[in-house]
Amino acid sequence: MKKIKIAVLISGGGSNLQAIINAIKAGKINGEIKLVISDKKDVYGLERAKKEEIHNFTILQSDFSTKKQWNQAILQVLEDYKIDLVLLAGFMSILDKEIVKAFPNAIMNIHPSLIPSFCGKGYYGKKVHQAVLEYGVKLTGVSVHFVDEGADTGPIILQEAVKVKQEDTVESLAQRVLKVEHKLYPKAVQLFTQGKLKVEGRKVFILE
Ligand SMILES: Nc1nc2c(c(=O)[nH]1)N[C@@H](CN(C=O)c1ccc(C(=O)N[C@@H](CCC(=O)O)C(=O)O)cc1)CN2
Ligand SMILES: NCC(=O)N[C@@H]1O[C@H](COP(=O)([O-])[O-])[C@@H](O)[C@H]1O
Repeated sequence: MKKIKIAVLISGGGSNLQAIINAIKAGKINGEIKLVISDKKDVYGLERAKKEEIHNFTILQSDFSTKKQWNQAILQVLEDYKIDLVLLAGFMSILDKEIVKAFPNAIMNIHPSLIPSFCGKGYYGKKVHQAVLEYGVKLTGVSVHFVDEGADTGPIILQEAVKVKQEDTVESLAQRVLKVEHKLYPKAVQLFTQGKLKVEGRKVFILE
């Protein structure tokens, strides 16, 4: 079966990128990461890509006059590489509608909370876990969703809950949530490559 062409967009350490790399190596995903794009310079995620000899680009918003031109630059690379599936993995910029429309239900994102809680503009990275601890919820978790024009508003593919412990710090909670992310994201990608994800409006049905 033809391997899907995957691009991964990062902004930092790339632990979710590594989880996808590892899952492909383990034969769990029928795909190939053709491209890694970072919107930040010198992040460790780029080192992970280089180690695997994956083509990688740093595309900085500061190099463009407008955010629209920056989005266009990203879209151009994705089209040049004939990408089938875009994975946002610790990616911290909101993509505009041009990119979203170019890849209908073919851009995924992973978010470290149970959407629709603790998500949207301003909720990223450790800020999410900080808000979770400050609110005092007993359950948080991980959400994998298709990307639409809003921030974390796209149809939800998979979710898994993570208990919040009384003694948790942002760091301890982040580490426990990351472990679930590294399991859930590859599972969502695998379902996509198997053609088992059917989107109807806001709902994602997983076909047996
Ligand atoms: N069109 C979309 N683009 C992106 C989505 C999405 O759902 N739709 N998800 C985000 C990832 N994300 C949460 O999962 C997220 C990332 C960043 C922000 C945010 O508020 N960012 C700040 C800037 C932060 C920075 O540049 O360091 C902002 O936009 O002011 C919220 C949610 C990826 N893209
Ligand atoms: N809103 C997006 C967001 O907060 N993404 C989060 O950034 C962290 C670092 O990812 P990484 O280790 O894969 O770079 C991960 O927890 C990911 O869920």
